[in-house]
Amino acid sequence: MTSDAAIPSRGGLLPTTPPADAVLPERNPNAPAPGQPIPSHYTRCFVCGDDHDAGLRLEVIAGEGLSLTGSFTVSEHHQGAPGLAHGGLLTAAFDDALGSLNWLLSAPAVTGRLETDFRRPVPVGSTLHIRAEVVGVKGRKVFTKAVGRLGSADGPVALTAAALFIQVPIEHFTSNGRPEDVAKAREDRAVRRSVENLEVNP
Ligand SMILES: CCCCCCCCCCCC(=O)SCCNC(=O)CCNC(=O)[C@H](O)C(C)(C)COP(=O)(O)OP(=O)(O)OC[C@H]1O[C@@H](n2cnc3c(N)ncnc32)[C@H](O)[C@@H]1OP(=O)(O)O
Repeated sequence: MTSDAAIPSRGGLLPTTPPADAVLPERNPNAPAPGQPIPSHYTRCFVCGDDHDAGLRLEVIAGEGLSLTGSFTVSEHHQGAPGLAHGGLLTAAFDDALGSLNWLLSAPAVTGRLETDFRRPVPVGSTLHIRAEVVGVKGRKVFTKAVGRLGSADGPVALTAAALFIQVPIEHFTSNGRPEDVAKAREDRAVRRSVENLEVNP
């Protein structure tokens, strides 16, 4: 099912494992081209926004097909144990990196389930390089997986992750978000650019 054997398989029949009749759709023609940045969906996003003093500032680049790469550097704000990244924040980074795959399908989606395997500690100051891909789509369900490597794109594996996203109408965000933030986001040029390219009626 996967196009990249470099991302270790988790095996088993977890809800993030695509069923046999899942498909791999074409990348949406409006999606960023391979090598181009996938912009932050929201400047106030803790993971990818730049309007956040302690945020992770994940940078994401579209890959071939339904894949992408992302990277961020662990700062002193991201500690759990002394000098080590907090596991929950690393999981947040994977949530966003895997979620960014949905821009390649140009369909809004939210995380239904996210699984993270921590394989190696991630020290403050290190850069985590993430590779993520869609491994199947069935109906509104988008199955994804990712690997995070330390120091470089072929560095030692620190984490692997898999997630199930559920495609939602844009009203999921506009109806459920705190109204003043939704109103501000409507004025955010990055959000507007992203939404313009979405298939908003899954
Ligand atoms: C302005 C633009 C900005 C765009 C901004 C983009 C931001 C991206 C940010 C990163 C991503 C996030 O953190 S998103 C934030 C964290 N996630 C959330 O807040 C989601 C909260 N949950 C929900 O709102 C809801 O539960 C949904 C939408 C996920 C599902 O509700 P629903 O729409 O009623 O659908 P439902 O019928 O229940 O489920 C559809 C199918 O998915 C399956 N399914 C649903 N949830 C799960 C689950 N947890 N584990 C397994 N399977 C599940 C069901 O079994 C079903 O399968 P079958 O019967 O069809 O087989």
